[in-house]
Amino acid sequence: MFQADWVYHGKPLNLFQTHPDFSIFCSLSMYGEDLRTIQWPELLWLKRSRTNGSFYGRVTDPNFEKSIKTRKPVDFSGRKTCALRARFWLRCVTRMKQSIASKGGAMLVCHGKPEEVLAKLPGGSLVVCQSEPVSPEQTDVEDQVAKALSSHCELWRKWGAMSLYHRKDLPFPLTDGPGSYTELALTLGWEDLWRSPGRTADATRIRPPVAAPEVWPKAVANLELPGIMSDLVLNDERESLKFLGYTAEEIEEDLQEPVLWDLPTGYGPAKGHDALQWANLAKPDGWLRISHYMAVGCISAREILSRAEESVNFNGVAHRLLWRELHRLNAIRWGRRLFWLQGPGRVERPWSWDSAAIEAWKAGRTGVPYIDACMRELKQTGWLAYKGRKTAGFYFVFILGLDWRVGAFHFEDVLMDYDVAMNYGNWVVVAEVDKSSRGAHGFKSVQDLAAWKKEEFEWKLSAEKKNDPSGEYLRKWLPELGKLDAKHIHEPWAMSEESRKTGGCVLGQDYPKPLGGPFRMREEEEEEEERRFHPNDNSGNRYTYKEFIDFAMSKGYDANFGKKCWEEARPVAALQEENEQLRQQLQAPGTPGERTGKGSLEHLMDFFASRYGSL
Ligand SMILES: Cc1cc2nc3c(=O)[nH]c(=O)nc-3n(C[C@H](O)[C@H](O)[C@H](O)COP(=O)(O)OP(=O)(O)OC[C@H]3O[C@@H](n4cnc5c(N)ncnc54)[C@H](O)[C@@H]3O)c2cc1C
Repeated sequence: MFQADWVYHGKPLNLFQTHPDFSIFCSLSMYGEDLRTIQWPELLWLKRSRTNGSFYGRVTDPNFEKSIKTRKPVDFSGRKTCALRARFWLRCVTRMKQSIASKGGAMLVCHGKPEEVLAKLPGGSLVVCQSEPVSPEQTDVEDQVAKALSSHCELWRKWGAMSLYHRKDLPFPLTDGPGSYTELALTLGWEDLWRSPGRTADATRIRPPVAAPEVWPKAVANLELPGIMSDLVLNDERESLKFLGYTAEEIEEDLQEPVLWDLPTGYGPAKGHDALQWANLAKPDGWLRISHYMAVGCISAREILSRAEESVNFNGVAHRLLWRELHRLNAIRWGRRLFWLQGPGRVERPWSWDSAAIEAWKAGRTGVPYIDACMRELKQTGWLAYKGRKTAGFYFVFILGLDWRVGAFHFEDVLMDYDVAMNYGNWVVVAEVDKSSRGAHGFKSVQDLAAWKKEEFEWKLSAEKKNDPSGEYLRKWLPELGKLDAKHIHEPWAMSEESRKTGGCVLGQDYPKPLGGPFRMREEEEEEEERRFHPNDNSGNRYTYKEFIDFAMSKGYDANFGKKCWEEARPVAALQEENEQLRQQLQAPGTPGERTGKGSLEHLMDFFASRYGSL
């Protein structure tokens, strides 16, 4: 017997194959405790492809035959996987190979189209595959494999442990689950996951992780498959990358930097180094820094949840893992719609494809220090904290007005923790195309959109200035701003010409002029303007008086219309009060079924209808 595992676009598809003479080894819902005890199986395909000319194309449907008629292919000339992430994967794979060898098994690593490699398995073989329904890119490949095996082998698709919940345990159909985080949490029996990790007695079960096997079966002797990577190649990073098709320049560029795989920003191993960052769970903010291991499949959400159970940060861990679950469920529900420019919300807006702006953003040369620091950190380390991802994405979409997918494609290339559901799921939220009711609608030009969102962006930049008053983070990634004082490093455009010269930062020469700017930083003591929400605005967003006027004008009305809307709108305090009411209603006695089932949904709809009008 042997088993196969295949990493495709950052996700493991475990292809377990057994020879008819041997019993089936089925461990699809199991993951090892961590990298050291990982129990991935014996064959692994590392597949790297480019958008252009890739075997599977962008989302396996390059001519959009399975997509809506009006959707046209766009040449984003993006790459699927940077050499840095490929190196990380290779390390995971070689570690797994060693681990399996130490337990008596063997692992073959192959590179090639899975259907072509697996087609060469001996007749009568059984292939068991951990299915990944979150992406058509992956299910299309599974279909190809099924086709290739149909004449002589059998393929079983199994659910596996990439999700926290097993599909059979879910109290709703897989493609028709709750669309919001709160509703999902309540439906699954979390009492109030925003505040506490309590679960109801009949909460949906989360299957416990299963320990890795201590002994592995012996591999089939003399198995010849296409694209096998020899140990000689696998043990040499440069050779492995070459084997996978990376160019000499890419390899040289990438191998120059020493990379600390376990730590997100390469700050170096801490004392008492904890590779998988479990020590973080004892810290107040409790960030796990574990997403890159999860994306490859080194560790499952179930394993993390169970190990975090006793920690002070259990609530935070559960909260984040449920966000991950929501993104996975959304991706399954939305299918190809997740990759549409208009997003699953079918939001029509003008977009820009300004390649100079795109390249400036990718390279961290926009002239906006916080954005540039984020983008350079991302490029160099493959890591960016959540807030950096959000703000860099917001700037890309709303200030530069660029097609959100181009930004998402770049993240797909460079993120160490790239994961299709998390990446595209978060991007559609950032771009406000996830739901038709989101805020950014009806703009006639990207300039109008940028003008509307500018103030919001300025608030975000100001918050970052407050978070990093000395500019330490900016100095780390932007050496050319190193001589600027703390006040100006966040906003070099606000300095006098003279000070810029002394600081060695002449805009347009030493550092770019701010694209889409300059931006006004808000000082802490600056009084926040009153914000109101309009009863007909389903997004529930709050806007200032000026924003109401701007919005009216952007829709072709005059300022009086904006003023009228402002008068109709209600202060934020009223919204907060109603939110509290909603919270209390959701927590009212009753079984979870009653609270989250049809009856209570109708009740919620009534509640929202009374607030926002008919939905
Ligand atoms: C534009 C954008 C793109 C993103 N792309 C990815 C991606 O490709 N892969 C990825 O794993 N995460 C992505 N995220 C989500 C989030 O930034 C990372 O999961 C998080 O920063 C990882 O750090 P951590 O392991 O310390 O997470 P923690 O905060 O410790 O959370 C633990 C785990 O919960 C999950 N999680 C936390 N926040 C989110 C979230 N917002 N959405 C989904 N899952 C979450 C992750 O699996 C994470 O490892 C993206 C966010 C944005 C805004």
